[in-house]
Amino acid sequence: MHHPPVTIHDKQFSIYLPERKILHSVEIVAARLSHDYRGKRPLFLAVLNGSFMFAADLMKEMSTPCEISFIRLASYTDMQSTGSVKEIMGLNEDIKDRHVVVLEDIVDTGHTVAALLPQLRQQGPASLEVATLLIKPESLQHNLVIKYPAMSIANDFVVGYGLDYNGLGRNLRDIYKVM
Ligand SMILES: O=P(O)(O)OC[C@H]1O[C@H](OP(=O)(O)OP(=O)(O)O)[C@H](O)[C@@H]1O
Ligand SMILES: Nc1nc2[nH]cnc2c(=O)[nH]1
Repeated sequence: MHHPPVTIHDKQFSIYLPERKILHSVEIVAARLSHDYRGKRPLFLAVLNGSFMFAADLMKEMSTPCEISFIRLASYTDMQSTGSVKEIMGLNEDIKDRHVVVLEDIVDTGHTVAALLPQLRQQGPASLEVATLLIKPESLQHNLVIKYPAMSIANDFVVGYGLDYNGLGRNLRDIYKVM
């Protein structure tokens, strides 16, 4: 299939990961999760907005009973310090003693997952792991164990399949990288 470059806002993007390759890697992660969480009724926590498409396709491939809920991180600057604090919003489930799997579209610097995991761990889940569609190993700035990465990519800015550039591009079926 031919994938011409796309223009989003001021930038041009070229095809990087076609849909069939994405869906194949999602199937593989779903098979691993289905195996590892059989009989454990895992609770997926998908981090909005970017993960919605990955979460939907992953759920369709799960062959063991599982639940899903959507959370997001509110980012605000703590006036007392220079660091930015990211608080979880929308977590209505009691995750105590649950097998929790965080779903991300991308782990880039790792700041988001590094902020999220301690807050979830505090609530006493039986286990806590991360599944991500994409990871940029060269960009990672935290010592994180990402047990279920679907694909590793170079340090390029990507859009599509849920990922946006200033709000646009999430609807693309394929993933593109900036030219
Ligand atoms: O590893 P990091 O460097 O923290 O980057 C990864 C995060 O960045 C994106 O979220 P964004 O804040 O753009 O929100 P969105 O999902 O609503 O697009 C993405 O969905 C991850 O959550
Ligand atoms: N769209 C998009 N969002 C990101 N958030 C962190 N890294 C990326 C990226 O490469 N693309």
